[in-house]
Amino acid sequence: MRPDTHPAPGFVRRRTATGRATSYRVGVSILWFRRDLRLDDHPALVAAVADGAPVVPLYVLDDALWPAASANRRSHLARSLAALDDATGGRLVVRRGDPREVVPALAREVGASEVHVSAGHEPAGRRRDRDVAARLAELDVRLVATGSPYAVSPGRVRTGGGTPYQVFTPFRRAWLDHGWRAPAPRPEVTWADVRSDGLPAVPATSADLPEAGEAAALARWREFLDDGLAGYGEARDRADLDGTSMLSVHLKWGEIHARTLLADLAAAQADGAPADDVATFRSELAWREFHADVLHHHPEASSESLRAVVPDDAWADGPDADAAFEAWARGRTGYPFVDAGMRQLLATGWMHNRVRMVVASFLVKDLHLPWQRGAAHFMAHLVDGDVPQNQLNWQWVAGTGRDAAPYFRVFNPVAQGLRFDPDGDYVRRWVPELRALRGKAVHEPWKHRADDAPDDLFAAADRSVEDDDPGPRRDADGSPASGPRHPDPYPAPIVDHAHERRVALDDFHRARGSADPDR
Ligand SMILES: Cc1cc2nc3c(=O)[nH]c(=O)nc-3n(C[C@H](O)[C@H](O)[C@H](O)COP(=O)(O)OP(=O)(O)OC[C@H]3O[C@@H](n4cnc5c(N)ncnc54)[C@H](O)[C@@H]3O)c2cc1C
Repeated sequence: MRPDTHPAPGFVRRRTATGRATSYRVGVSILWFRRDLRLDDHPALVAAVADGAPVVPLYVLDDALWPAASANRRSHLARSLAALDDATGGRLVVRRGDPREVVPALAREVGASEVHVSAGHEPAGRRRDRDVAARLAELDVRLVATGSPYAVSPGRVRTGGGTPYQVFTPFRRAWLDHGWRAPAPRPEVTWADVRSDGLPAVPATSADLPEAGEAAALARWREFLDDGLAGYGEARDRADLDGTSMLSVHLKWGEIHARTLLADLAAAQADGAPADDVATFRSELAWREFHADVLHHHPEASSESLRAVVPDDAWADGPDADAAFEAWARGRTGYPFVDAGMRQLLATGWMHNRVRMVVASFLVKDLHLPWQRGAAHFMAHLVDGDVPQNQLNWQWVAGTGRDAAPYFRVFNPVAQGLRFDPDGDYVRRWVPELRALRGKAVHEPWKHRADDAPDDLFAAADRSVEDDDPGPRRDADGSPASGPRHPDPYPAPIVDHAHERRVALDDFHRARGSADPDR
């Protein structure tokens, strides 16, 4: 027997005008999942069950977005939806089509009075939600937004004068002062049983992708709290170490919420985790929130530079520019740290943050290609590809963002490699042609080649690959197999960094009508 105070699922207890307690039937509500594929710390889920109503867990595979998303992101999403389906006892309702049609149709079908969501903040998501809300209103159904993918909703943190922050450091200070809610408790939910179009198939991809879903996110986070947080401040910049949390993909899909991370960080610090490391990690989360805030106020930043830094004629185009872009995208620029990063991206759908900065700087300032081209390539491969983070980090590197690295800060791809991959392990891991080179030499293979032995680097590299991989390398008579295992030898640098840096700085000063003071 249910105790008197707990109405049956689908019923809510209210007092009548005469004071008598009675149960009313409530309609089902819909929880429309988007970038919040979890059940823990989910304020919109709490709101959806508030009246004890059964909840229809809905995911809409948007016809306009699903085919356009990269295979890596579709793979992650498909696996995350499968995990969410498990977590809801197989009740996840997947419907295909335009949410503007699908959501109102489902609301009518199940007799829902409310559709709950976590607020969307990206430009396209906001437009979609406005349209869906208007159509639902025609059916007398409310679209209720509770919470967002951020600890503090974009647009909330303002200066004393009520204007948005333009610069990260004061934003972070105000964000910390603003604070955030405690994680939402996980409610008891009665999932409604409604027809689904079925989970999407997991598309094939050549990349080795991380596990998807809320349980994987929580497991990864706990592992990082135990083994990665202490020392994070030092290790996070080292490309050769596994020194970061690898949570970006889980945050992107909302498999874990930033609020949970912030609460756990505070608890870890109270338990003795180093305050500096905690502060550094919190600061990285603040960057994520800052970028979402900037995009909230400047939706155009997803495709347009927020400020011009060089004259329009500074950008390369035509066949040579296309060839340079291809070399960059395939990891064949002849700059090992850049190439390692681009190959890590192709192989895993992820790239270390330090290397993202270096390859982005290389595209914009060494190859003189617009950041949007690089950002599109990243979005096509990153499993954590996220419009505010990707576009605004690109704008940061390109010097076109609100609070960006100055344009004249040009990353030196060799010096960065030597500093953040000091023994060359990262390069050797992703650029097998260079495995024969020891230590730092991998960062300057052309120099090594000219300076001293082995004078035939590529023969040496081939031998090393043979050592690492005992696959069939010989013909039946024992002679070397025809065709090299790596058909393309490692390329010579496609540009001279020192020269291209000067060109970039000249362009920068040309735009200002000023002479380069270093000239
Ligand atoms: C050119 C470029 C493109 C990028 N594109 C994306 C993207 O599409 N999606 C994305 O999530 N991140 C992007 N980043 C930011 C950053 O590289 C990744 O968030 C980070 O590498 C993810 O690894 P992690 O989770 O192990 O990071 P950790 O070091 O463990 O950091 C913890 C969390 O803090 C946040 N964070 C860390 N660094 C940044 C940063 N620079 N900006 C914003 N948030 C940050 C992330 O949510 C990250 O998961 C980009 C950076 C650059 C320079």
